Amino acid sequence: MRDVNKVFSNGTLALKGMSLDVHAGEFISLLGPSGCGKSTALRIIAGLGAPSSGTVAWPSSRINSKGLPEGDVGFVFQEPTLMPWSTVFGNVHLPLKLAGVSKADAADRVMEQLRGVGLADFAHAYPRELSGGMKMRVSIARALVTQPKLLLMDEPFAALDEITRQKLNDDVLALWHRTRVTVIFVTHSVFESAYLSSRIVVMRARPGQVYTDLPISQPEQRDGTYRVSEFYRANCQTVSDALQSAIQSAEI
Ligand SMILES: Nc1ncnc2c1ncn2[C@@H]1O[C@H](COP(=O)(O)OP(=O)(O)OP(=O)(O)O)[C@@H](O)[C@H]1O
Repeated sequence: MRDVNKVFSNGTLALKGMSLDVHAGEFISLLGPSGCGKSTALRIIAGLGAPSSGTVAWPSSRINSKGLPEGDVGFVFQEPTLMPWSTVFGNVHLPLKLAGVSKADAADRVMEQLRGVGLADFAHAYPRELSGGMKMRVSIARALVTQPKLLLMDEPFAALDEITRQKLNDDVLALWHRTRVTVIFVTHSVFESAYLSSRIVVMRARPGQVYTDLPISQPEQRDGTYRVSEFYRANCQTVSDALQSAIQSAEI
């Protein structure tokens, strides 16, 4: 993103001069107070909203008519947004169906993603039969079924209980290690961002912009032991200090 400004039709300046370079294989968290423009930035990257000025540039040669790399972006929203009338298989098949791939031809890819999120045995279940965490796993499988290079996640676990959230954090890390997909993850949580990220972009509000960009050094193996380690505590402290300072810097 280069010098991106976003002004909504009601006059709200949601982003001011936001620039961000994202490198292949990174796990970036966008962290900041409510209203600092995290979701707006993510939606602009996804092509779900246009910048008022500035540019979003892609290295890919497969740019479509909307200026986005074809099939290279997956999006996971805070709500799982599953079709209640369709099975788990049908929901994960959807992006391929929209791309014209039949159920039979898509079966292997759908099942591979369901195995990846531990839901292969639930392919024929309906969303109403699943827990909140399982629904979110289906949503992640659906985002990955087109094998995107970039996975955008907008507070995907905010509505889940702490235990499920920690489990899904571990699952997303395992998935990131396995696929090496580039992830941009929006969160309000210092602890979640410090656990997951290779880099944390702290944003400030009024106007929404990047406040600071923190590389996070992480052990390869992150688990329950890491969660109670001094290393993790120190990372949380660094991130928390940066967030506090971003909040204090906001123009009142
Ligand atoms: N469609 C819209 N029309 C007008 N204003 C909007 C619109 N969407 C967002 N905004 C405003 O733009 C600013 C940034 O909103 P955004 O949702 O991107 O922030 P956020 O950091 O993701 O917030 P939260 O953490 O609470 O989800 C806010 O002031 C919000 O009220």
